[in-house]
Amino acid sequence: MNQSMNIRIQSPSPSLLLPPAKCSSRWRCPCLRVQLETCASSNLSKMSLISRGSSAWCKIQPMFNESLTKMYSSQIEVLVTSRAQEVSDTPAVGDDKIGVLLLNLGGPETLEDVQPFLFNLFADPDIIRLPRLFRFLQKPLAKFISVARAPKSKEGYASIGGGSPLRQITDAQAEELRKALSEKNVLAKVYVGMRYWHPFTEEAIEQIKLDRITKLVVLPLYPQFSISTSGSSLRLLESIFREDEYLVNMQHTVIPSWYQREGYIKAMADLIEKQLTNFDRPKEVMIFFSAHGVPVAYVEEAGDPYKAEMEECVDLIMEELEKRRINNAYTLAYQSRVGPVEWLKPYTDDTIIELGRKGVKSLLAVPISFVSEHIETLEEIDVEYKELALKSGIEKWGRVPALCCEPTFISDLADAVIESLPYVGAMAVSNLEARQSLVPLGSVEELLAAYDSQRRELPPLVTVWEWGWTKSAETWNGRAAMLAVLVLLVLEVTTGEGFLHQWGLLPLFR
Ligand SMILES: C=CC1=C(C)c2cc3[nH]c(cc4nc(cc5[nH]c(cc1n2)c(C)c5CCC(=O)O)C(CCC(=O)O)=C4C)c(C)c3C=C
Ligand SMILES: [Fe+2]
Repeated sequence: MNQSMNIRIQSPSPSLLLPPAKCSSRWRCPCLRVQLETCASSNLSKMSLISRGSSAWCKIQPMFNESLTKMYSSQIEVLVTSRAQEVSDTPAVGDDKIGVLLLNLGGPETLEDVQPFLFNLFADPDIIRLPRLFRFLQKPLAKFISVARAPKSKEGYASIGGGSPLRQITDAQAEELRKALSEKNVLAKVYVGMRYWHPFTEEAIEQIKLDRITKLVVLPLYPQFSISTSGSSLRLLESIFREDEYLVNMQHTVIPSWYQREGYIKAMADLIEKQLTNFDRPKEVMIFFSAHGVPVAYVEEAGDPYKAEMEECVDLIMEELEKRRINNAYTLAYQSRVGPVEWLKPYTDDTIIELGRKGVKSLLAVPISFVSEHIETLEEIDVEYKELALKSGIEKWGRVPALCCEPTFISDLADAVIESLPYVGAMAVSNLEARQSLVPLGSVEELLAAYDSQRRELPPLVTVWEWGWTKSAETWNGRAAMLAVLVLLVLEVTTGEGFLHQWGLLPLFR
């Protein structure tokens, strides 16, 4: 029996793992991971058991008592095997019409698309989450920011050929995934639903309805989960599903993140291993993982698991490389910040300068939060960061390409879809009350209830005050400017007069 099957553990504490009285102990199993939590008084803080390939291993938090770890890990392994057997016996397909919905960000295809694309992005309450009182300003603010940012963004898109390659790459991935599924004897239609540009998620859903799909696997094309990416797309799906009788009754499940999958990790390690051979002294190359950032508040205030998943992902890739006797130094930093709020640190640009200062001479950049080439790999990394690195004393620069349609990767995505089929329409495996950092497999609604359920207000990011301000003053200047703009916007909207009307930016919808 292959351990990489989906493992489903629904019952709370199994008798083997009885916690002390009054303790809460809970199980969950997102896709290939089983996690056990017990309360602090039992001397166990948290234990995660991750199944990879045919073996299971334990990841233990620092507080964990070592002898107990040994005892529990062997017991869990037994338990996981027997539960895995249960699920694998569940009939998966039957006469159903299977659909796979790939969710992605979308990107402007021409320079004219840039401003409306940015408008869609900034109008998303998961990108700019305004205080309740100011929600009516979401669209005017999005218009304002998108118009202000468009010239800078257009320059970027112009330099990579006049548009984003995202649609083309995602379509190719969808087709390769369909073929891989078919080779594994699963006939499925694969749809692409973008969040901010064509083909929009709504269009994909219309097609899913026309095709009378009965079982849908929702697969965000982001390896790690973030409220701002997969979470935002799931919010949109939730609202579409809720309003439609056909969709309410259609069975579905979501694979919220898959950065821990063996196939994905191996595919990333393959790319890194190959690129290292381009350096004269491969062992001396610093492996530089660069992830798209998110504002710190997403992680610290709203409980976004993005940072935790990113760090775990990097650890898993490095472990895979170590198995191949590649023991290079490595680091993780965050790029592409927007606006005056604080984003996840360390920042990619600061880290490059620092590495140069420390005498690092060879650097291999590894984009890690996205599986297609896009503006931030083709322009930000390949042009801006390379230039910065060379200026900072780094002599040899390389970059790992995005996974795109790598066969190992696509085949693993197909396996992820197949493994999720028994869960389509089934109860979520998670304990919804649990505040867990890693996101479980489940339906859209269950997933959204499992994280960020309170939808806390987050500091809005506003880009228009970026010019030339010092970093230390940036946050407070930005907040003050934000307040001023909000006041102006309120006056503008209530009186119908003001600078936005004069510039023709308001009213928005003529
Ligand atoms: C995991 C990936 C991504 C996260 C997390 C993410 C968060 C995030 N992004 C913005 C603002 C912008 N993102 C833009 C482009 C863009 N973002 C991602 C991925 C993630 N974003 C991708 C793949 C792309 C490129 C798409 C393409 O066209 O190739 C842009 C537009 C480009 C620009 O003007 O710089 C903006 C703006 C925020 C605010 C955010 C988290 C809150
Ligand atoms: Fe982004």
